[in-house]
Amino acid sequence: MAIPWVEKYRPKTFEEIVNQEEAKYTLASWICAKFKAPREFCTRWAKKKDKEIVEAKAVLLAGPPGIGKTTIVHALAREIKYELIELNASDVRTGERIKQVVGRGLREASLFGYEGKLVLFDEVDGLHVKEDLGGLETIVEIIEIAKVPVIMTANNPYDPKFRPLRDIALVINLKRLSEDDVVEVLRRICANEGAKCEEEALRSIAKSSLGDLRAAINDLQMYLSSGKKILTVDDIKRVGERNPQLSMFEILDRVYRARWFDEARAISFNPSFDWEQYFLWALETIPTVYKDLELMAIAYDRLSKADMFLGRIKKTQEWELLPYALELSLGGISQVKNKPRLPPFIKYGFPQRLLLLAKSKEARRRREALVEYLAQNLHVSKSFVKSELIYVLSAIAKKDHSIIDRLSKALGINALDIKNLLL
Ligand SMILES: Nc1ncnc2c1ncn2[C@@H]1O[C@H](COP(=O)(O)OP(=O)(O)OP(=O)(O)O)[C@@H](O)[C@H]1O
Repeated sequence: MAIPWVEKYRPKTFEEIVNQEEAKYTLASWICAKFKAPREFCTRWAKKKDKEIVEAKAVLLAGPPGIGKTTIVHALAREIKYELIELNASDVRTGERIKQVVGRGLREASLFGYEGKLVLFDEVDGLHVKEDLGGLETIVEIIEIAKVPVIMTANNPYDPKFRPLRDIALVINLKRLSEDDVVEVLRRICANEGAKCEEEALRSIAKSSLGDLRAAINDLQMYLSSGKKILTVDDIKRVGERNPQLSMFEILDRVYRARWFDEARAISFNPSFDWEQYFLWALETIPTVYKDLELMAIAYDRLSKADMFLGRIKKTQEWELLPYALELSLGGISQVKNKPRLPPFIKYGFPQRLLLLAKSKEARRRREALVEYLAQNLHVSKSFVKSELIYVLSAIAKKDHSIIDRLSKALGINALDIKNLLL
């Protein structure tokens, strides 16, 4: 597989990072004031002497996706010859784990040729503070005692829960890149790839990227895939036309009728593809398409494997597993051995599960309100009400209907609601 251009063209030096001069000056001034760094680098970049910069304990780089936050730290480490110890939100879910990784990184001797170590907590706003057993506190603790530079990045660190990080670190805001900045980088890449790219085409890519250079570079690579050496504005329009909004019926039809694995897999690139919805539809349409039990079993087996990946993603936020789930649920159910010729028209039914959820929405809402009311008034958790109390009350109510009225009076809730819930 071709190397992604976002990696191939990731700037290696401070100089190559486009239009983030202020951020580069501030970051370099902080590093040069507090840590060992090459003289030439400091002379070129460390232009600021503000107290708040030179005394900061750590740095938090903030700004929208794809504008160079991670890149600037990688380039800095290379410029000052520091070894990078990098953690992202999925590594740093628990305080314990953070301490393990950072501690091990700091204890081990640096590889030959490095002057020191630099800790990067990438995308700290990906931390779900409540569930993150101590993640945030541990980062603050590490910053307090660290003798090495600690840098964090975040798309949106302004949520009140990240206040401890903002308080302890110097926040450096990176700018959203302009359309011209993005076009400039794309033009350089075209030249380097030996491709002739129309200015208008590059502008159109830049416009839809909304300043996210990563997205723009990825789009350019897609347009110039399979060795194409010319990019015109018509190519861009054509791809837009090739990717119309599809209904779920059309998506399913394309998946089941795909002739190759890749053809089915590629449907996930359509802008209207919603994998969670698709999954529900796939679950119920397999028997409509495959009448043969053996084929049905194969398709369900693949879908169940995809479901295992999805379960794991939901639990651990390991989003890098999503491609496996998609391959199994698209290519996997489309390409079964000895697939029969499909009839020209297949009637895909609306998933019963969605219908049921829609029908029972009101009942579920009432039940939820009642559970909440019971939990609050009886000073127990909602899960206790759902998992235990309701069964006890229901068993009593089956023998003695008067409990419904008594509960209704005591709690001030309609007797019918209580009856529906318990019986
Ligand atoms: N200012 C920039 N100058 C040059 N290239 C850039 C710049 N910003 C981003 N890029 C390109 O975009 C890619 C993604 O950048 P980077 O990973 O640094 O984004 P980010 O701001 O950290 O985004 P996220 O918050 O999504 O991680 C880089 O590999 C690089 O190719």
